[in-house]
Order: sequence, then C-alpha cells, then structure tokens
Amino acid sequence: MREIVPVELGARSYEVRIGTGLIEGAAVEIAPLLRRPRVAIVADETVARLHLDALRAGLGGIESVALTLPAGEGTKSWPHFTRTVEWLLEQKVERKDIVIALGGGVIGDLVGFAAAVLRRGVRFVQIPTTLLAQVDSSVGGKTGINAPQGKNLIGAFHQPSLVLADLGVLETLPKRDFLAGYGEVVKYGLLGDAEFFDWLEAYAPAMAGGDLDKRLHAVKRSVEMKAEIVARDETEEGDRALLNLGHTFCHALEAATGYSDRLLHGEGVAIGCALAFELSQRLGLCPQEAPSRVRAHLRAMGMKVDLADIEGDLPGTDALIELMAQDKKVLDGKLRFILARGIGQAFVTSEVPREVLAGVIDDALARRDP
Ligand SMILES: O=C(O)C(=O)C[C@@H](O)[C@H](O)[C@H](O)COP(=O)(O)O
Repeated sequence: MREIVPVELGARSYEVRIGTGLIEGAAVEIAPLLRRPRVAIVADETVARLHLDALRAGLGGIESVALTLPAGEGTKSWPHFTRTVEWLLEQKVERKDIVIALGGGVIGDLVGFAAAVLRRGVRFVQIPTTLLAQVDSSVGGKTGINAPQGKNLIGAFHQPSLVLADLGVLETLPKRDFLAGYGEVVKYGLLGDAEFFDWLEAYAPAMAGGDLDKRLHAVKRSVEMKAEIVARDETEEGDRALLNLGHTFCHALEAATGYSDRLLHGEGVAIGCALAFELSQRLGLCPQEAPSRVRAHLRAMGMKVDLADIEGDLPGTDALIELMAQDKKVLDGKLRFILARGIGQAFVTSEVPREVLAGVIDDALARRDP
C-alpha cells in the first residue's frame, strides 16, 4: 500500500510517500539521498521506545546515531533546541548528511529548525509518527520552536528532502492524539474541499476505528491539498495563510494553557475552526447552519469543540485577544483571520471588528460557566 504526493518547489521539490512498511524499508527510501552511509536520528522518548529499533533495523547497513528528547510541546523550546544542535555538532554531522526527525509535530518542527541552522543548512528527512504530523506539520517546511510570547515565533522555512508517512505507526497512537491530529484533517475539508468534508462525515469514524484504506485516503487528500497550496506560496505571502484556519484562536489558547497537555495543538485547531466558523456566521459571511455542522461533526468524532471543553482556568476575552496579537499573520498591527463563506470556502481577511470577535469569545467563555 503506497501513494506518493510530490511537493513541487523547483530545486527544493520532494516526495511525501504514504503507506505501510516504510520504516521497515527505510534503507531503500533513504539510501539514494545519502552521500555516506550514516544518519543522525532525533526522536522523542515515547516514539523512540516504540519505533527507534524498527527504524534502525530498517536502515540496514546505514550507520545511525540517535538522540532522544522528552515528549511534549515543552520540548519545542530554546533549551532542547540548543541541546539538539550541539548534539548534532558533537556527532560531526556534515552539510551533506541527512538528519532524520522521527516523531510528531514537536520533533519535526524542532529538528527541522535545527537542520535549517546547522552549518547554515543540512538536509533532513521527516518520518512523522502522528496523524497530525503526517497530514500537516511534516509537509511544507515550516520549522521552529515556541517562545514565551507565543507559538512557533522562532523558526525558519526549511523544506525536508523526503517525508515518509508510515501509516502502520498510527496504530500505536493513543486515541486522544489520533483525534487531535484529526483536527488538522478536518481543517483541509473546511478550508477548501467541501466534498472531502462530506467524505469525512461519512467515513471518519471508520478511519478513526482503524480502516487502513480510509486512513490512506484521508492522509493523501490532506497532503495533496497542503502540497498544492505550499507549491504556489511557499513562504506565506498569500494563500498559504489558508492553512492557518483555526490557528489564530488555537495559538492563543495554547499560550493561555501553557503549552501543556490541557490542550493539544490539534484540539486547539478543532476548537479554533469551530470559532472561526462562528465568527464568519456572525459577520454574515456564511450560512447559519455551517458552524452547527462543523460542531456536530467534531462532537460526533468525540473531539473538543468549544472553550467549555478545556479544563482549568482560562484568561478573559481581552487577554485572549492580546495573545492573538502575536500571531504571525498580523500586518501593520492588524490581525488577519481565516474566515469562511461556507464549508470548503475559506479566505483571508483583516476586516473583523474587535467587538464581533470579542462577542464570539465572550459567549464561548460564558458557555464554560453557565
Ligand atoms: O503549514 C502551514 O502554513 C500551516 O499554517 C499549517 C499549520 O497547521 C501549522 O500548525 C503551522 O505550523 C502553523 O504555522 P504558524 O505560521 O501559524 O506558526
């Protein structure tokens, strides 16, 4: 079982290979990229326990050194970034070598950023082990770490040389992580493909239940959409911002919850998408039923949908809007949002009156404490 989605970026083009047995067959996939038979692998502790031996066995005669880092969003920070870069230097990783990021979005983003700056740029391969990383963060070259001021605020665009999305590893994912990744899958339907959203309404339960053909389709369609957008706007001058649907709310909520496991990134994306549709509807941009349909599907999948689903304290409306002000889409001091005219019809706008935004957040906060 295998599909290949090309990411067409001229000299920086690469393939996203999606299927089974890719880790076991890693040598065949990666060897053509190598100048010498040696790679450096960075993984988190959980993923290393589950998949590092299989990857090393799959690399066959290719020598490997490995670094493991703690699991969790807290690892996307300066201390772990410094540790990673210094370890790669200690291992004498050369400019023509390949660094492998084995893990979810945290490891992919951190290692990609380390690769971007090491010796002014070494190549890296993404082996994403979560649904979220397979459909989203491993593709497109956004790399980076979080700052106290906000999510992903320090980073670089650095494209991988290859992405190996092995669907077999999804079997070891805890349900919560799988569903968090599903937040990004839904995002693609919502932002640009209403038929895909219809398909998800019909088949996502089977996909979540383990149906491999459905998983292949969902990952492939998500990656195709991302690859197509990234190919026309690699550095987010315009259309790429569509991929940020739900993220303005999400990043503020992640900062407000301290990047802790109170809220996983994909959970924040799902809540953010629901709020973006709510905001669109209040602005008279999309039909009344669109936000209800989004929320109904997320609820049917057993996902977090609203601020009421986040445990513990949250700051008030003004503080949340203040956190949004660090968003990378801010232009001339003005927030830009991804809103929608309907399911599959997202667009970018800065025309969001503060009082309407505040109204959406006020009401969502009120639903936490009826
Ligand atoms: O690749 C993109 O572009 C995206 O916006 C995809 C997002 O799902 C992803 O979380 C991304 O890392 C967020 O980007 P950011 O620029 O808002 O930090």
